[in-house]
Amino acid sequence: MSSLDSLIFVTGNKNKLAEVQAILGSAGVEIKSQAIDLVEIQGTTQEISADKARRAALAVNGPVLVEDTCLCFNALNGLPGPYIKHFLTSLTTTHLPTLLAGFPDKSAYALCTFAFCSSPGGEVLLFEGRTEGRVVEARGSGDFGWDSVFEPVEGGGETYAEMSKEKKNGISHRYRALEKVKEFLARGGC
Ligand SMILES: O=c1nc[nH]c2c1ncn2[C@H]1C[C@H](O)[C@@H](COP(=O)(O)OP(=O)(O)OP(=O)(O)O)O1
Ligand SMILES: [Mg+2]
Repeated sequence: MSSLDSLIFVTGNKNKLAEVQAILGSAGVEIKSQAIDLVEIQGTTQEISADKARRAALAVNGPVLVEDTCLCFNALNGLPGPYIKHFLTSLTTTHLPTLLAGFPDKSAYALCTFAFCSSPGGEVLLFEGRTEGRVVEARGSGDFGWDSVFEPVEGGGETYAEMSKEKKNGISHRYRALEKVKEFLARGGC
């Protein structure tokens, strides 16, 4: 594979983009962005993110990075998982914790899977990051998805929405996945 000068992070989500830019900073590779709402198949988050990367590489005709985010409830064997977006839309974030009303186990984890594809039809590489936590009644600003109902174990009792962006970006599922993306980019994308 030839060395990578730039790539496009394809997402329809402005908050994801802001966090990726803040966390990656200067990764030695120029990260541009393009807002395309890619079709998302059903399946595991690995299947979904890999498929998104293939579609994105076709759409931009070059190297791309995409990402799929899951919120997984242990009492529900990992659901809503990759379908969290639809649950949020239908239930609203405030009512999301009611899914666990009948379960004493409120533990959950946030899972982020970045997928890289070098060119249309090219091989896909995955980079995963996971942060453990629990689901709580909504606390903090509600401006990014389910941030207000997820209290990470290492958050000192704060939900993602209550903590500063710097703090979230130092412990988040996205940060952990991007550490692996960074290593890959530092090797020139090989
Ligand atoms: O750190 C996060 N903190 C709180 N909420 C989050 C986070 N990261 C994603 N989310 C939300 C956005 C969407 O409701 C769902 C993931 O769905 P997901 O398909 O991966 O994202 P999306 O459709 O918004 O953007 P994209 O165009 O990259 O697919 O969880
Ligand atoms: Mg999506």
